[in-house]
Amino acid sequence: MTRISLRDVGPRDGLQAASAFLPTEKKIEWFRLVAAAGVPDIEVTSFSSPRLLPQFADAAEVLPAAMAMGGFGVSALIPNRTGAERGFALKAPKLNYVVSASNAHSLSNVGRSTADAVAEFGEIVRLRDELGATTELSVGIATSFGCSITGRVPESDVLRIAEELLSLGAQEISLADTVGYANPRQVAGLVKDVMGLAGDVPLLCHFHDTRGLGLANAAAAIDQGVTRLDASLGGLGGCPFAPGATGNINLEDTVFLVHEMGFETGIDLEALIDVRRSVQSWLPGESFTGAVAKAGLPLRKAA
Ligand SMILES: CC(C)(COP(=O)([O-])OP(=O)([O-])OC[C@H]1O[C@@H](n2cnc3c(N)ncnc32)[C@H](O)[C@@H]1OP(=O)([O-])[O-])[C@@H](O)C(=O)NCCC(=O)NCCSC(=O)C[C@@](C)(O)CC(=O)[O-]
Repeated sequence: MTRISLRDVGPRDGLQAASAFLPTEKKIEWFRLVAAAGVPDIEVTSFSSPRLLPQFADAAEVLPAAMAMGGFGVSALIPNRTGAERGFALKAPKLNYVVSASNAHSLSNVGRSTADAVAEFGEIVRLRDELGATTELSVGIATSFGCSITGRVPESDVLRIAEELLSLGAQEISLADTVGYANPRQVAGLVKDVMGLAGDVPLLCHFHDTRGLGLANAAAAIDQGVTRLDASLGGLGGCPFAPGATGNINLEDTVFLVHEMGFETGIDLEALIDVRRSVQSWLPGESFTGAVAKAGLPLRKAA
């Protein structure tokens, strides 16, 4: 059976929008619990500016703790070269760099143009190679399906950016719907075209459920052959530098979708729903989404 690999981005995308600091030991407990439920990958932190995102002031403690736990793939977000340097110094196995297809979102998010952000990825690849580091470098193309500052983002822009990043050495491309503008037909078209460019380089999809189409978009991506998806425990998330951004597709509902479509994830959904209850109790100020946790699993009668 084909496996769809799901990554919990809650500890990064979810927490970057959270109003209170989640203590480091709780973050580590989160990893332990979701990994025990079978989640194969976790984006554990962000090497961003602690002034802008104080939630990740403990990134230098969180990443090594996650790496020492083992049993799941560890990655962290980097917004710039300084973030990459911090990740390389800690021997991060995988770093996720962000480039926004929308120039306006790029300026708001990382304080530099899309073209400069693409060029900086080339510097990061060179630095990694000079250091002899083995860190895998992935790039997420934010606002791939539209931007809440400028509106439509032409598909040709996303394809050109993907081509540039691939030629600079991206080892994974992620298409991100930062503000929930995508629809399933758009997803199918862009995924097909980016896969055509990427060849053997894997494609990941990262959807937000801002307008209720997140799971439909995930299904469309899977139908095109995507086997890597981001989702967030309890549907937490949202880029603080994109107006109107809200949570990622909910991890528990995504597991349900993937299993119902006949794929495996290696995740025990009931155990994951228990984990969600624990994490929710640590973040009383946050609103958790998700249909399966509320409705329960369907009754399975013997044939
Ligand atoms: C990009 C910066 C850092 C530029 O921030 P800046 O202030 O322009 O940086 P700077 O280069 O001018 O440096 C200013 C100071 O910050 C320090 N600095 C500089 N960089 C770092 C760093 N990485 N880590 C720690 N410190 C840093 C730097 O060393 C310096 O320190 P000083 O000399 O004053 O003491 C800032 O704008 C930033 O952190 N932005 C946050 C971006 C972000 O994390 N956004 C959310 C994630 S993206 C997202 O959510 C989308 C995604 C991925 O989920 C997919 C989707 O849905 O679309």
